[in-house]
Amino acid sequence: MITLENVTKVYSSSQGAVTAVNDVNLHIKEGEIFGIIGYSGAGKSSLIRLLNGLEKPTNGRVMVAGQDIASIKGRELRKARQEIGMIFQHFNLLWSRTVRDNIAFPLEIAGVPKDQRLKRADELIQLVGLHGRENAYPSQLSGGQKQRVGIARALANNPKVLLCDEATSALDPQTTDSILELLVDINQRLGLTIVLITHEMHVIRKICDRVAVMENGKIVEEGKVLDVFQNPQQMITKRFVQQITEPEETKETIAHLFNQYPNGKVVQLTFAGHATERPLIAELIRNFEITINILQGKISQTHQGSYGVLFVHMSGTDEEVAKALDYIRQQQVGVEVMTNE
Ligand SMILES: Nc1ncnc2c1ncn2[C@@H]1O[C@H](COP(=O)(O)OP(=O)(O)OP(=O)(O)O)[C@@H](O)[C@H]1O
Repeated sequence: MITLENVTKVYSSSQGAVTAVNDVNLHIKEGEIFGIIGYSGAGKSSLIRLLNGLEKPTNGRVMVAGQDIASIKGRELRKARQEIGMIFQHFNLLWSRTVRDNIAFPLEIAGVPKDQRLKRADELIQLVGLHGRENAYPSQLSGGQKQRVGIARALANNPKVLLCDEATSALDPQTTDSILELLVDINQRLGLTIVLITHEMHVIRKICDRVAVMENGKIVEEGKVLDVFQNPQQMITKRFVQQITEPEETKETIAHLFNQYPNGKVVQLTFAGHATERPLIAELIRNFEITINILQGKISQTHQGSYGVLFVHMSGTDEEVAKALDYIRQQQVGVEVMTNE
């Protein structure tokens, strides 16, 4: 559905040239929810603007829904853009128009007759759960409701792709979850391909099938969400995964334990899929001459299954602890022996 080939975007500014997107190759499949995560300045917004033709690449090719977005112009580009809906962090609604008229606005631009566009707007109002609010103005809506209007408006022209630019960053956690659930619902009902950019791993965990990590204009890591969670390769990816798995106090707890128990090992275990449901600790205690103290644990749900992290303190003879660690590895559970640094 979307292919980027060797895409580079260089801006020229008063401070010189800035390479915002640096030789990016990406393939996003039809119907998937694809997340791009990165810190501020990584180049995410530039990348998303290249996808809807708001920016032209300095080099490379951008194909969206069968169209070479960078090389088309005028009427052809406007038509191609109708296949690409977009929602924004700050909603970008028209404040003087009602919910219904905001949603119907793209249809007005596309020259759809009034009765048809109002009918379509009412269908979309139902789809995004805004029934009863059609005559309200944006200022009378909550943040979550505003984003629902944004989503309905983005879907007005029946796009094939929905681009989400930090779409939940201005919302509280509960509202974020309800908007993410709506995006999954739309993805499943309409078969829409969704590309979202975010700096929050929670968003990726909750709804994405695959994720790309962006740093300094490059995609430094890419894969299925559960695989990336279980086995992050780059330092930056590990930091993003820690947003979910490792509460702030973990480091303090571990430092405290190193002082309290100079002997034994503090071990981080990571589980994915079915491994999260096994009685591993009971098996270890039963089969090896060791003691285990559970320090901290958490299981998170991703779009593709569970992912869990458990911090334990193990003590016993070096030989028994080594045997127990081998046993854990054989159960497809990740093992990392923590060091006191
Ligand atoms: N129009 C522009 N002109 C000059 N430089 C730009 C322009 N747009 C972005 N940049 C620069 O390109 C780099 C990437 O910016 P971009 O906005 O794409 O990153 P981002 O990951 O979306 O970050 P943020 O979430 O803060 O917007 C930054 O160094 C930024 O200053």
